[in-house]
Amino acid sequence: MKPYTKVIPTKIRPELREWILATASAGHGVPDLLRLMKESGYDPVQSRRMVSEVLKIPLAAMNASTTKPSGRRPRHPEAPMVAIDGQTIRVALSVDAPPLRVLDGLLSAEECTALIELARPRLQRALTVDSHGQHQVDETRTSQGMFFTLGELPLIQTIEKRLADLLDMPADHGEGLQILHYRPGQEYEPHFDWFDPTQPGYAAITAKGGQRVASVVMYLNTPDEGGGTGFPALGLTVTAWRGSAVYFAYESGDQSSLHAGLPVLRGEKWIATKWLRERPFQR
Ligand SMILES: O=C(O)CCC(=O)C(=O)O
Ligand SMILES: [Fe+2]
Repeated sequence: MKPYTKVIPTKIRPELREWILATASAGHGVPDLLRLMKESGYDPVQSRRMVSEVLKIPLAAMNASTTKPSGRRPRHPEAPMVAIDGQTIRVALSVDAPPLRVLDGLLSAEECTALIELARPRLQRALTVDSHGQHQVDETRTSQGMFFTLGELPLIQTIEKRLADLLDMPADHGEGLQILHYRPGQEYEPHFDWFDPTQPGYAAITAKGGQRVASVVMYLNTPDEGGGTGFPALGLTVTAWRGSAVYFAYESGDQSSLHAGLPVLRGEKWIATKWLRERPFQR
């Protein structure tokens, strides 16, 4: 019978350690390293442990980064524009990594106003998901928010259908639309929208719908000053402009999609956020 795998420190020859470091610095990712090691006759399980140790990547994160994406991925909208249902959505800015688009005219002024008025009576202090999968009040996120359930109202269905057509992702891959309201001084500190595979709650959070694969932050009003969405790794700030949106896609562990709701300096800020999952998600 096969004994349980004991966690013993892996002995790694200095030459191999150096080779792993050099190959990784030359731009080869973990899947490449593991393939090359396999070709040189190394045991795959041992190789994973050695690469994990040398590159200081937790094993769970390595597993997530090397499993083939099993779920669906959105289609990134292409410039100059996408026409959906008589609505012309302009692609005002494109970034390659992460795939990011600024979308002008995604929502009409009337839709923005209607969303705000529907959400206003239902606002609560915004929560974040902690490492155990529990929703928590979080000091890094001082805004107030609420969720619409999937397809809750005709307006919500219209917007969900538009996003589904725009991104070629079935509407049921979306989490319910979230509305957030920021007052002056309020912000959402830099964070990733993907769930961290090394956190203990990861399995629970992703049991339904799998990993998040993209976000669409839609601006429902234009703050008087501040309140854009910042992407520190890109040196990019997207202006919060009524009816516009920023779309960005990512894989688990991606660092380039770090982003923040920048402090509102004057006026207020309303957004609607749609998070897309790799598999159908129903709440
Ligand atoms: O407020 C923003 O601009 C960003 C919001 C955000 O990052 C989110 O809802 O996940
Ligand atoms: Fe976010």
